[in-house]
Amino acid sequence: MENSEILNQIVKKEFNLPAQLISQDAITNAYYNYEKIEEITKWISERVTIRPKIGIICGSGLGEIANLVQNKEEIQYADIPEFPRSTVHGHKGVFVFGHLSNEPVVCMQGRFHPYEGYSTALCTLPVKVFKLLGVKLAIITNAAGGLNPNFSIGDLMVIKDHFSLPILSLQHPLVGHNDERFGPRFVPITNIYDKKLRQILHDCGKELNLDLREGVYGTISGPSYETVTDSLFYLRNGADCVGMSTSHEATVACYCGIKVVAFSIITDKVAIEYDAEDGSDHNEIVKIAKLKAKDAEKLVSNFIQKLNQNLLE
Ligand SMILES: O=P(O)(O)O[C@@H]1C[C@H](O)[C@@H](CO)O1
Ligand SMILES: Nc1nc2[nH]cnc2c(=O)[nH]1
Repeated sequence: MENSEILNQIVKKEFNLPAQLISQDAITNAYYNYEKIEEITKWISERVTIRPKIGIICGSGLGEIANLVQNKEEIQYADIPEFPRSTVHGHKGVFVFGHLSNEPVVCMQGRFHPYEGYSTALCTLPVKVFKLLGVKLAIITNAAGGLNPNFSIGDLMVIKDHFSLPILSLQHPLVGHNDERFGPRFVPITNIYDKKLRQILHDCGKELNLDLREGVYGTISGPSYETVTDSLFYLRNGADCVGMSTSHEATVACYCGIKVVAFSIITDKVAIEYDAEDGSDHNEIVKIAKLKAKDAEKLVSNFIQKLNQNLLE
């Protein structure tokens, strides 16, 4: 049977309506249902010995965080049946399993972004795979443009909250029928970026002499960067930086009962004056992120060392 025919049958079964009438996120969630994600997870688990408790998502240029992993076992996304591929520079497209600070982890060297053409639900498929692998904590990282005038290029910012216009306008990864085996229909996300975990990150920052900032991550869909008016809107509404990922991943992790801690590397200053020059360039963003990757590595490994075991249960 053709793939499109299979998809139509799934949508017909779930919604009793033609697929053309149903949103992309809902179709994705119908296709990648619990059983399908179980199959993907089983395929992965059969090829690695590590049973990770921590899932790390590496942002643009931050794949080197995986360099710290010991006893590495790698799986290319491209080899996993029905798994999306990474298409963005700075995202290799590899799962790296192993031990980091003696804890079993899986690192995603590469994430999926909605602007690559993947629905938000598809971008968060790996988080549901984390859940079925037994992951209890997600460490999410990204490269972001600094809005807060007090921020400098190269700063690390602990995310205390996000403000996502795409999510608020229904580019939402949990749209569609809900499967309670993953999580509840309506998800409270007031404390999505766990306060205790943020404090541990700050403690690590102090110990490592890293001057960590804290702030709100504003999400745009991309692939164009923001206009000055977009940026001013985000800034006036409490965002300290802007990027194109993280908030949908954190939302799905929270839904699945996975604790979340996240930080951004401020890779450029976002223009907030109408006559400013355009400063955003992806190659430059990846370059800056790579320059700061060592600090990100130290922060992640020190953070895992400091975790109280009961946070992983
Ligand atoms: O994957 P992240 O969020 O780190 O990547 C950032 C946001 C866009 O994907 C890209 C823009 O240059 O970098
Ligand atoms: N200006 C800007 N800089 C970034 N650096 C990483 N992501 C972004 C983004 O979305 N906007």
